[in-house]
Amino acid sequence: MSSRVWVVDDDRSVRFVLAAALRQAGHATEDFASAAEALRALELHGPPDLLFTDVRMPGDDGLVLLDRLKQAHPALPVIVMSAYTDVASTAGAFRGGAHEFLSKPFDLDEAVALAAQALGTAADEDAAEQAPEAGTGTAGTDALIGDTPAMRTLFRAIGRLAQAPLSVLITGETGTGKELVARALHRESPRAQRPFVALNTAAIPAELLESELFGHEAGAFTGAGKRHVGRFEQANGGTLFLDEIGDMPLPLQTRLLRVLAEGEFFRVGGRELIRVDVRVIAATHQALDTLVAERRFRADLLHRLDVVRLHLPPLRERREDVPRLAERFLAAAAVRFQAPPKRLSRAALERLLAHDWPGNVRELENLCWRLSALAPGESIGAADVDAVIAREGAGAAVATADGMPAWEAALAAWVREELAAGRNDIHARVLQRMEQLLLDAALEHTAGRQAEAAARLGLGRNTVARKLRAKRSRG
Ligand SMILES: Nc1ncnc2c1ncn2[C@@H]1O[C@H](COP(=O)(O)OP(=O)(O)OP(=O)(O)O)[C@@H](O)[C@H]1O
Repeated sequence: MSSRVWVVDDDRSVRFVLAAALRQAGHATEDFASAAEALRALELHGPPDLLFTDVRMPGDDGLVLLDRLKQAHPALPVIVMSAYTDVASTAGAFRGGAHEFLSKPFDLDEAVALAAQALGTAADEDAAEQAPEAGTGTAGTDALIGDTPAMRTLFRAIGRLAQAPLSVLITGETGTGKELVARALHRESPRAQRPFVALNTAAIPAELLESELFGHEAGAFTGAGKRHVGRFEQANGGTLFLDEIGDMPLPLQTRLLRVLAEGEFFRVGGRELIRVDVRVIAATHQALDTLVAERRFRADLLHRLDVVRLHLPPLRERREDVPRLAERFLAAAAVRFQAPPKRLSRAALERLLAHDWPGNVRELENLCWRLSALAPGESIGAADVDAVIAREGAGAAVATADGMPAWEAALAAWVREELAAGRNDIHARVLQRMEQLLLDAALEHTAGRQAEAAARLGLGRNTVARKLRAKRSRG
């Protein structure tokens, strides 16, 4: 028996082609130009077997329709279609109980295949759909930008996964947006009102990591003055984001695995058993499977963390996203600098599109900040981009064979020379010079704005003012 499939969309051409394709696949179709029309038909004829709906329509939008349908007919599969594939939209749809989210423009074969799949699984879907709750999705400044197929697929996955308390492993090169994805998963989840706690495993010395994660009691070890509540406890009820998980030392991996399995632990030096409810999201730029093969990462921990894997493609594989990302970053810089946003000339944009972006989105973001501060006019030219890229390259490309940045190697060589030459006061001279370089670079970057430079360096405003005064008095 053919299934009854309804298509709700205010765009006549979408209704026409989608209904035609579905009919060709053997379904009985009806189409409606608004949510109100569909709801009226629902009252008169009862529910169809499957419904496709657009989101943005005059009158009630598709998510309101979804909500009404799900209240009356929880088991009815609904496929939400939209030209706006951002995390807030996909998460809103899945939170409302959508079966699937279809990005417009879509491939008709894909839509028909989806219909077949939804109709096939509809019988298994029980009424225990998640209750719709207040939308927490925002298009704030930390919204993920991306319009390429890979990013749209990712947004759908985030929207769907945000509802499930599963462990997620986010992979991708440095600067591709892994932390932003973790934040989006949290923001769109039922845990959104509870804490999001991030810990970069690589940034914390191995010997402190355990107490950072699980906390410690006063006097647990030398230097443990007061009781310290660890990140796991801080994240209770919410999400713990473990960045660079591949850098976690093996003994700690064992402990983490146990805590994840049991949901409870003791603080370092503690006797009280602490129970927590934490969703763990881990991220890595390393190939964890290789680390497992090399016995540097526990296979069982990988399985525990890697229930679902989200991969972020490098920026060079989604260059189409460069213009919108650049526009966002230039706008953000303009707000910060309290100046009108600079615009990219066509030639400048071409330069950006041709660049390889080894540092991914973060590199683009830094570049836009530099361009905002350094490019002289309101329009950014190709030469401005070339100059900034050349400088970034000069700084980043040079490293010694063992990965030590060139400047560190040069500093070490210089210190050895000074020592060999019998000179003193090396520490004070280096610190003074370093400070000067930091201040100069930050002030250049912020076009002379001291408060901004202080914030970027992580220093207090008064500290920077004082250092500048001291520098001036030294001449
Ligand atoms: N799709 C995106 N849309 C908007 N901004 C983005 C996007 N991806 C990354 N960014 C921005 O780029 C910067 C780097 O992103 P993020 O810190 O999430 O990367 P990461 O992959 O976690 O990096 P690392 O591996 O170095 O920790 C951040 O400032 C983030 O806001």
